[in-house]
Amino acid sequence: WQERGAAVGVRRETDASGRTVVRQVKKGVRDFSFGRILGEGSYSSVYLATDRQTLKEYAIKVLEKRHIIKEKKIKYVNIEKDTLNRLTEHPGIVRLYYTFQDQNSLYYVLDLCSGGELLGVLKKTGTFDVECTRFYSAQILDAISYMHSRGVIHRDLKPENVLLDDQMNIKITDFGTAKLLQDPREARRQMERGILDPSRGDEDDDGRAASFVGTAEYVSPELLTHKNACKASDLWAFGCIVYQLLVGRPPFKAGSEYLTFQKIVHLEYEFPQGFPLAARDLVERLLVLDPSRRLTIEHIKNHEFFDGQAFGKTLWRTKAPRLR
Ligand SMILES: NC(=O)c1nn(CC2CCNCC2)c2c1CCc1cnc(N=C3C=CCC=C3)nc1-2
Repeated sequence: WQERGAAVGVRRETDASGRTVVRQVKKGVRDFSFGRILGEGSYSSVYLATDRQTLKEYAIKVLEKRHIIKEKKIKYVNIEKDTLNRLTEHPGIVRLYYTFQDQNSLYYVLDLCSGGELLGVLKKTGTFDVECTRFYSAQILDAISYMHSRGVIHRDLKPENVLLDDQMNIKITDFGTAKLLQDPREARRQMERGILDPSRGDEDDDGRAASFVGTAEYVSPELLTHKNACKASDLWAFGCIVYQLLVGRPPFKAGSEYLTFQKIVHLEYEFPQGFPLAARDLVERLLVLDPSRRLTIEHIKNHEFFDGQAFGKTLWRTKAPRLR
């Protein structure tokens, strides 16, 4: 596992003559003091941590080498790292600052999102009003747009993976199951064909096809029927999230994963009384079984539901609306 990309950090200092000197610094586990656990996955734990020198707080994801090898997850680990190294310039994506390792573990030093999960806030308020739904959906869409422009498909978008920073802006996380388009030519071919060629990310460590399926309530019908993810699969999940912010629960939920999958492939969902009409039109044009017929990101940004909503830099400078 090569410490590529963010293996070193950069520190700006002022020398005796007052000039700014940029020094490359190599961080290690001893440079941080580790605090509480923020979350645990099947082969990683995420800790709150503080840089002993700068006192800046981070989230550090610790992956146990022995477990990764035993569970044949080396590909997933490298896909997450390559993905995070690709997605470095967007306020809506958790940023990777450093990576390093010791004898037993790999370490990713990431943005801390002190606001926790968007889902946690939604559970407290029950539902979001239209203004909050529009603002947070716009931020999620802006982040998806950047991801797709860099040839990354998340494949497991859900409110649990949408975190909130100290300004209550969103940051998308957990790219361990992302799919990377190898190059823009492939990305264009994928867009034209509406499906994704088998590229990196769907074989296990022995090269056997290991088709990944996301979280039941947000998985797209094409992943369930053809085993193929495409950029439009993230927009299906986006449609589920918009619905959930306004209703308080996802559109497709049943007593078991199998029954949830049945609801998805048969498009069995309903809008409760009073569901806002513009939002309903948007969700209906996203929850479309044929991925090639779903709204594209540009069409979504121009949809009536987002009338008056800024995207791009303005969106991230706007103060988040009070959640209610
Ligand atoms: N899997 C990850 O990469 C990851 N997991 N977490 C914690 C999870 C807790 C359960 N829901 C999904 C996230 C994080 C990250 C990235 C980096 C990251 C940055 N900040 C936080 N912050 C949290 C603060 C309070 C509660 C949970 C998370 N968490 C993470």
